[in-house]
Amino acid sequence: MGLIDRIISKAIGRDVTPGEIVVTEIDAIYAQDGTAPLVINVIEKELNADRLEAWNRTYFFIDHSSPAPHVAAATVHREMRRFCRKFNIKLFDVGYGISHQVVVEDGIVRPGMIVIGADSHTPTIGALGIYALGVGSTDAAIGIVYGKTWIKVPETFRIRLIGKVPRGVMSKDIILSIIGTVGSDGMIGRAVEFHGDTIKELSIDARMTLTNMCTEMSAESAIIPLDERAIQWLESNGYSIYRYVDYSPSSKDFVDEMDVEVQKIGPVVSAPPDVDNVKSVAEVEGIEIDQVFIGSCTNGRLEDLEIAARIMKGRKVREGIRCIVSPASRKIYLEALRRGIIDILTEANCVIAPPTCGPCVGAHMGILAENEVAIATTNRNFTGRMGHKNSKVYLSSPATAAASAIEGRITDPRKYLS
Ligand SMILES: CC(C)[C@H](C(=O)O)[C@@H](O)C(=O)O
Ligand code: SF4
Repeated sequence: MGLIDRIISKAIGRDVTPGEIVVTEIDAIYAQDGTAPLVINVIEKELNADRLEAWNRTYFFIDHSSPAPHVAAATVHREMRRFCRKFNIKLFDVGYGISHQVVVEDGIVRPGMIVIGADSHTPTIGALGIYALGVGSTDAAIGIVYGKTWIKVPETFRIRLIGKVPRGVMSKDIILSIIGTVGSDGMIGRAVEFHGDTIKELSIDARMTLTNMCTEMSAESAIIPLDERAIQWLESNGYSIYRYVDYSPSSKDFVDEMDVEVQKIGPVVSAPPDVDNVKSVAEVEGIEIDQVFIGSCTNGRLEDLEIAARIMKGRKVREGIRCIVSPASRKIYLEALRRGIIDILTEANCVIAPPTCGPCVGAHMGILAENEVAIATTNRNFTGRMGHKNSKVYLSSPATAAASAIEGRITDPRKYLS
């Protein structure tokens, strides 16, 4: 049994078996403005609920089309505010941040919890030893009304990261390389559990990029067991452990496993239109771009902005190219201001957007026109993701994105990092 199955077992008070369906209490639930209208509709119109069992464990986020780019979004936001007021639900309004980032940095979710989110990238928070599941709006609504959810207990696949992370390589390059190997459907029905000596080199920021992108190999969920570094992070933030299970894993806990030699990985991109179309930067170097986006729940954290600033310091975004930077939360934005990161990026002619999903999901603040090409630190590059159906998105690390912004074409970041 992997860590997730052990967390589920502890929550329901008996050992579970992969494949079985169980019903469990949920520790936290969240939804965002892309899914909340459906959630609200199920609760108010279909279930006719006037009491929400999990109202005080529920969190709503206005992060997708935020601030509202058109009347339809503004109307959704107004509905969400009304609903949250009516049921006394905590709402994170425009500018607070992207859900997956905020629930972690505000200590809403803690190790050992079972969390559902009406967003496919909810497993991002598994980086802190949490069992997180992305669910549809109906399951989210039922969770909010009854405080419970159903779970199909997953099989667990172990990924062991071995060795030192080379210069200029980020956890994004590691996870894109893995997706290139296993494929976008490589983990259907499975949860991914990360192990290996590389993990201790990775900050919580970097770990969240790993778990975030497991959704793109169709994993049900993803988790990283707590280690000393994670515990230190929790302590320094004043957050406690909730219902965590310590264990020493062996091969028999997993349905299968793979070892990844991190020293062999260099900067890579996912070339459009598939996330698993992974190529080394060398193979695509020189491809001209129109836009760069640094942000999202994948790579909009402090460490990501910091490396971009290191590369762009004293340099300028290439004439004719736009580089949009959106910190994933207000806290990150403020810290980036304090550290002078925002100054450096603005002096380099980057456009600083508020914390928002906007460009990542093609909602606003950087939509691509026909035939335009972008490099983005996000997690999806399928046709039309960031705008016109004939636009293209290359996915990369923030370092590669920043180096590419300076040159106006896809560029190896190692050139700018001594
Ligand atoms: C809008 C929402 C349902 C969607 C998701 O669940 O992933 C979005 O966040 C995305 O990244 O495409
Ligand atoms: S930043 Fe992108 S991937 Fe993340 S939740 Fe928002 S739209 Fe989805």
